[in-house]
Amino acid sequence: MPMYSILTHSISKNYKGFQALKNVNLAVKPGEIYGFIGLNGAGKTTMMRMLLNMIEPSEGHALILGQEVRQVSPLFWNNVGYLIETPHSYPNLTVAENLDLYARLRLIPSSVRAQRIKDLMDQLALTPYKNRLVKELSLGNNQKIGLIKALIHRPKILLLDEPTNGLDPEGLTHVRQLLIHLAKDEGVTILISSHILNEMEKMFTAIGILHHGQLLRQESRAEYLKNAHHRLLITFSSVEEATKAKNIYAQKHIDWSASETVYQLRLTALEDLAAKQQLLISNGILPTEWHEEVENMEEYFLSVLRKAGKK
Ligand SMILES: Nc1ncnc2c1ncn2[C@@H]1O[C@H](COP(=O)(O)OP(=O)(O)OP(=O)(O)O)[C@@H](O)[C@H]1O
Repeated sequence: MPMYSILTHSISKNYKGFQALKNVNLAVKPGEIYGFIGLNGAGKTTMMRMLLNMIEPSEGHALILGQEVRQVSPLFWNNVGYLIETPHSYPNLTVAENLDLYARLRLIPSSVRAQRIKDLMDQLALTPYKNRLVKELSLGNNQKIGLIKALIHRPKILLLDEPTNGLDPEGLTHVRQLLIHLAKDEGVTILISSHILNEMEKMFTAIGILHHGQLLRQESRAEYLKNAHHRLLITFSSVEEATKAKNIYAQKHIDWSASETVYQLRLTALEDLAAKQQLLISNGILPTEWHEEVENMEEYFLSVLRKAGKK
């Protein structure tokens, strides 16, 4: 088994003089949930299309499961499932008819077809809609059909471009649980793009940040947690205690910010933390709680873009 399930070497893509991707080196390990994030127009869909050999790179090349995507046989694509943009279904057929048809096209044996469709519909809470015409479905339920189509043949690699579009909180949870199960228990490699970063944060094992066609960051969850900004949230028992603490920190030129409630302070630089804690204690201030926070993915993403903008 190759070390990387998805690997690209200096991929660039030009659209009539516009460079949509610039020397992108993606490296996605087996069983990873790789969050591929970037602003609108960053190049995420372009990259996924290239991985699926739907479009050609201007330069560079891509490998899936160690094989050049431009040279694989049609059968190879049974290893891959994808959901890119709005999925197409037959509007005048029911959900169950659409899925059955699709499973037949994927040559899934009749002995397992019905059970597999049922399991996936149950996992995504689509079963109550199985006899509804697709043209009557909501965006979220259409998206679930798209996901089932991507999964029905049990691929080793999943490429999902904004699969959570239009899903309600329950749908988001079902999709997340399913993807985590596939990656963790079945070893499926998942490349997923989404603008819902708090959702991504709950499942990613690695991230790639794409900006104007360039991969600014590519890191594991552990590296992300190390690189993300850490803060200390200090909670006091009264406004007076909090005000005293503010003054003490201000005199010592220690950065702080008041939080949502007047009882809390945030310290941004965590160096020399013990000394900062001792400073309050020696002044008779005993906070009720010291709590370390890590900036969330949205804050992290925006700070990476800001840093890139300053270069
Ligand atoms: N066929 C095309 N011809 C010309 N330009 C294109 C074509 N396809 C995409 N682009 C441009 O390439 C850039 C990258 O587009 P892409 O759809 O890959 O971005 P994205 O990161 O998926 O964005 P979003 O988050 O909005 O889906 C955009 O500026 C887009 O306008």
